[in-house]
Amino acid sequence: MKDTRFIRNICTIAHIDHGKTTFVDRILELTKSVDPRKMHEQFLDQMDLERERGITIKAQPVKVIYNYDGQDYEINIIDTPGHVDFSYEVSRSMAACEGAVLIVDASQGIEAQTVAHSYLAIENELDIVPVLNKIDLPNANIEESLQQVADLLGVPKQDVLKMSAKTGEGVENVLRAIVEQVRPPKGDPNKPLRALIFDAKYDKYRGVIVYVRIFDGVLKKKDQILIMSTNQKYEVEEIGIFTPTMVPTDSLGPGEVGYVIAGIKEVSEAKVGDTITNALSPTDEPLPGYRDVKPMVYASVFPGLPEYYEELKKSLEKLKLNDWALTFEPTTSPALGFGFRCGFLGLLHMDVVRERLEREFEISVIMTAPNVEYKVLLRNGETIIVNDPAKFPEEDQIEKVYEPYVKLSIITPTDYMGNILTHLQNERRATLQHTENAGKNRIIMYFKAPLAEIISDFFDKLKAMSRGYASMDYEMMGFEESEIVKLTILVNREPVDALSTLVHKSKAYTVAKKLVDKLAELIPRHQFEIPIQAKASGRIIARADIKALRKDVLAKCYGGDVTRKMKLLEKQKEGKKKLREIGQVSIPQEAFLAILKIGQEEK
Ligand SMILES: Nc1nc2c(ncn2[C@@H]2O[C@H](COP(=O)(O)OP(=O)(O)OP(=O)(O)O)[C@@H](O)[C@H]2O)c(=O)[nH]1
Repeated sequence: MKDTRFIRNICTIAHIDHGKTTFVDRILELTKSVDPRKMHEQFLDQMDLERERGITIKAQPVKVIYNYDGQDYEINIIDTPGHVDFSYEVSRSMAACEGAVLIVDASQGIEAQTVAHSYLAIENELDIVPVLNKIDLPNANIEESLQQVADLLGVPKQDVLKMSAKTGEGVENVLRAIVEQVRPPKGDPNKPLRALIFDAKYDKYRGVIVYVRIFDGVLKKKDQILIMSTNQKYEVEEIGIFTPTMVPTDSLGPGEVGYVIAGIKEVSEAKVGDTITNALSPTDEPLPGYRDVKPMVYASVFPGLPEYYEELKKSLEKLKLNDWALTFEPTTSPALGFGFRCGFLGLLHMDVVRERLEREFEISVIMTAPNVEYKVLLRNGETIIVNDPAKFPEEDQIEKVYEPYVKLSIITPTDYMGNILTHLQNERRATLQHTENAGKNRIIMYFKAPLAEIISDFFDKLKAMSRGYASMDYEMMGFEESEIVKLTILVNREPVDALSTLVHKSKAYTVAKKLVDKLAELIPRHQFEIPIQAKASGRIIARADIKALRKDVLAKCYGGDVTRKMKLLEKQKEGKKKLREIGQVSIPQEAFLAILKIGQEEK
């Protein structure tokens, strides 16, 4: 077992794109932890999607050995995701560490997640090593950024290190600072086992691989273990460490970070934040902080064609093996048939799931507009939770509706403050709570806002309003009473449930108008006229008509060239594949996607 004095457990925290992954890459090189022939950029971002989008979705731990003045130190680094949807993983990673390297892009300065994650690190009592990255960039604003970081943490400016993760300059100083400034882990090998699950991933061949940090006790092969929140027992088949490839070991002791394979079938059996103990001599004190994460955003997913339902089901089940936050249950829609109602952590998470379905499982899907979850108090005194517009009760049954609110923090140069404030107050039903200074000409604004307004395209809007300089973060506050109405779309007088959406009363007209206009544009002409209507509170509040088709498409080619005619028929066949018949009207997939967009723009 490793002497804990020579162990350091740290996580990397930063705003998205400030350079965590690149930093870890340099450390792997510097400590010669990866065969240089195998070293490729961003070694840790393993999923294709991660590499393409340049974002980290799953936290990947790695152990390196660093020789500091003749003594070998084991440094466990947990690379954490920076995006707001995945912040729960960041806080779990922190619970597995004693220290954090805070990375700030010198050309950007501190941003919303820098602040949010720094506060989290302080709450978790981590020793923070602050580092200014990208000092090689010509537009690096070194002095100003140093000051911002110093102010944020309340430390002298000189304590903030400078590096370029790209060129490698200053990276070794950061390693030295980790050894010097981060306290070694504590823990008693003779106490009952307490290991924190900070991540888990599903492997086709091995089943679930659980990432753990040992706090007390020793974990060995063949041990009987117990996962405390589920009370499930398993036998350990293999344990090991990350180098970053997985290497088996005999035991893991206090302070160590590694993996466990124990015949666990799904990642949802080994939830992040849970405690593993020994089944024969269990601890009676689980590690603090476990909480069940609930989805924030819901949408229905239907197969592109009805016959792919089983395939969609299987693919979702496979995704779920590796994505503990994804929830789904069967649903039916009169318009789209059988599908699934899914819960996501946020829009990025939803997008990632859709892309993975299409890319890894090669199935095309129709996804309905995202919704948050509402609490509805019915006239009969019952309270129900609704996350699907199709299941929203009729207005005459409703006593009150409550919607989720978040505390939204935005950090921006003061120049854009006015616009952001006006937009949030006028368009997003938000109220300003208070503001704080965040360095020269920068400010943090705290708002109370409905989650539904924030999960929409707000992030893009914020970037556009601030030329990319403002950033945001949010956390749940609770439910508040609100006036929510259901907007039903009728195509050729038939309600299409998959197009219906829930909106705040004040926005019903604008959203309705945009929706019907857009649909009228996207649904092709038919032999008959098609009215598209939007209904709310029992009344039609917007309408657009699609004129009847005057001529048969083929009429144009009558007597003409045969191949051209064939081509046209071929094309029509192809087009048909992409259409969904509803009533007598064919609705193309783009129409559903457009709803998604408009729903987002206007909510
Ligand atoms: N010029 C310069 N570019 C850098 C430096 N460090 C990182 N980058 C670049 O900045 C971009 C983002 O770096 P990543 O390492 O992917 O950032 P990240 O913080 O891991 O991003 P997420 O995992 O998505 O949160 C990449 O294009 C890197 O090549 C640096 O020191 N100098």
